[in-house]
Amino acid sequence: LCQTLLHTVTPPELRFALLKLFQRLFNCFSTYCYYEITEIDGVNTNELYNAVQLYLSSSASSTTPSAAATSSNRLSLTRGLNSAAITFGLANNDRLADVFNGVSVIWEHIVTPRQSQTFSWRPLPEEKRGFTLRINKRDKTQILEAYLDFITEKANEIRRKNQDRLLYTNSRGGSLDSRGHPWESVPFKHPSTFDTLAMDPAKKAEIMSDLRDFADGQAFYKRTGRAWKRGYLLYGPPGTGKSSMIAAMANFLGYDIYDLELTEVNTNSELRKLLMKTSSKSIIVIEDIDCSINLTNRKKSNNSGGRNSSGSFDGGSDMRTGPGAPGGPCDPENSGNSNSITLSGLLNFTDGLWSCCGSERIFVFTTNHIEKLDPALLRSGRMDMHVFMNYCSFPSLKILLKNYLGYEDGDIETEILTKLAEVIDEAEMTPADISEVLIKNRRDNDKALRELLEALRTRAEKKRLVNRRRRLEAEVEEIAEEEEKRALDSPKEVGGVATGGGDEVEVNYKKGGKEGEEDNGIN
Ligand SMILES: Nc1ncnc2c1ncn2[C@@H]1O[C@H](COP(=O)(O)OP(=O)(O)OP(=O)(O)O)[C@@H](O)[C@H]1O
Ligand SMILES: [Mg+2]
Repeated sequence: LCQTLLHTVTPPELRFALLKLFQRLFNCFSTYCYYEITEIDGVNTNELYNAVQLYLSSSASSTTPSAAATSSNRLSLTRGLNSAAITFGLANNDRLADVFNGVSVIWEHIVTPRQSQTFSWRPLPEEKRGFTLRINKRDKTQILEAYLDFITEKANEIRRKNQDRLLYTNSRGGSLDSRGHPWESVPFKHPSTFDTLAMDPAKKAEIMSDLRDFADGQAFYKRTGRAWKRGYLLYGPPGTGKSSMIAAMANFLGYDIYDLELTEVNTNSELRKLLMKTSSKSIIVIEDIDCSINLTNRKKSNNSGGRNSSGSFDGGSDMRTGPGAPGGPCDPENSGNSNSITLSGLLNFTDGLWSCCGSERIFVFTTNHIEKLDPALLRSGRMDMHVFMNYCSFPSLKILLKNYLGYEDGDIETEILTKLAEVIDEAEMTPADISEVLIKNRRDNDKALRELLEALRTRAEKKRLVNRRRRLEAEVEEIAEEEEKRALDSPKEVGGVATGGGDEVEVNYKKGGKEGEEDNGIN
């Protein structure tokens, strides 16, 4: 009203001065401070505007009583391209109250038409949008900074939740895309979650709380001077859920996955470049690490034997502390070999200084043969958690029965449950094998249970036979060794060359026979 009045009775200069004076007077007597957060700050997009919009949209759509009390009953709804969630927004010129650390504030969304005569290098939206934050003057110093930080963090979290996660791969073999990225991505839509994962519930809960602590642990990692990363080694027979666990982890934390194909990486410096191009809040996966590459062969230039013992690794750690000129001519890994990536290069990737270029990252290695890994990789502190994914146990079986056949606790007759419990450990069936049986019979629950019990019994019987044969073979071998030892201890008896040679042939023959039989037995 004042503005209109001024507009009609005064020349522009005087009008401007009066308006300023009036505003100052108003500010002096007002108990509030007002902050404007415009959508476009000069020519740049104001990140804070987007953050506030996301934050308020989550408050506005929340139904919990503790959330911001909205005075608005008109919300705008949007869903972005490829976005999984609907975003609620404040409609134009609407207000919303919020409470932060016990202090009440008011947000107002203001939209005004933009004057068309303003010149700009880039096209501006026709409307000028902004949020006005009203805080009581006495609360200003107490909360403003912390409140804006809180909003930014919350917005990032919402953004991550709403976006589809991505699965990256380096399958292009080192070549870059048009934007210079070595990683290729596809939307990650794996449905595996910790609910669907069949494993010991206590172990599952431990992993989940470990992941939660990791994700919430920024202050801890800062305080202790540690890089904000964590390593998991998942090991166990094929089909026990190692890959499913990685997908469950990503879904649980809302992280992207980088599936690193080591065989596509030629040098350690290429590996480093790949690491530098990964984003925070991601899981970097190397599957089947024992097969990917001969990781025990760390320094080919001065190592003629190929396989290097773990003992010499500590001597080789010079590559981590003083890599010289990585990628340069002195770099032994760049000796022209098509795949000269080394264990120390990999450890540098996960553990050394380079691993900290970015934060909040989880490294996951999987293997079927933990015994084949170099102890340097298993040393404590390298991989923070070693998770053994075992054959299906009874608690895991119950999870599969619930997921595949819809059985809750108490739905299955105790008699059948006892029978299943009796054979499940001995049968050593993987969750993958069991899910096969359940999927095949999922239209008939009774049949599924019957077939499962049958399959478990057959498997258990087979295992029993194999174990019995192994025991017998071990006994035979033991006897043969004893005989051989006795023959060596009493030289008089070994006097005849023919006798000694005969013994040896016999032992070798038995050993050879055993190996052949074992192959048949396992298959
Ligand atoms: N623990 C489990 N819980 C639920 N489903 C499982 C589990 N383990 C295996 N499965 C089922 O079996 C299939 C294969 O499992 P997955 O690929 O996770 O095994 P893996 O341990 O990674 O095997 P590999 O060592 O061969 O890579 C999955 O699609 C999943 O449906
Ligand atoms: Mg796998």
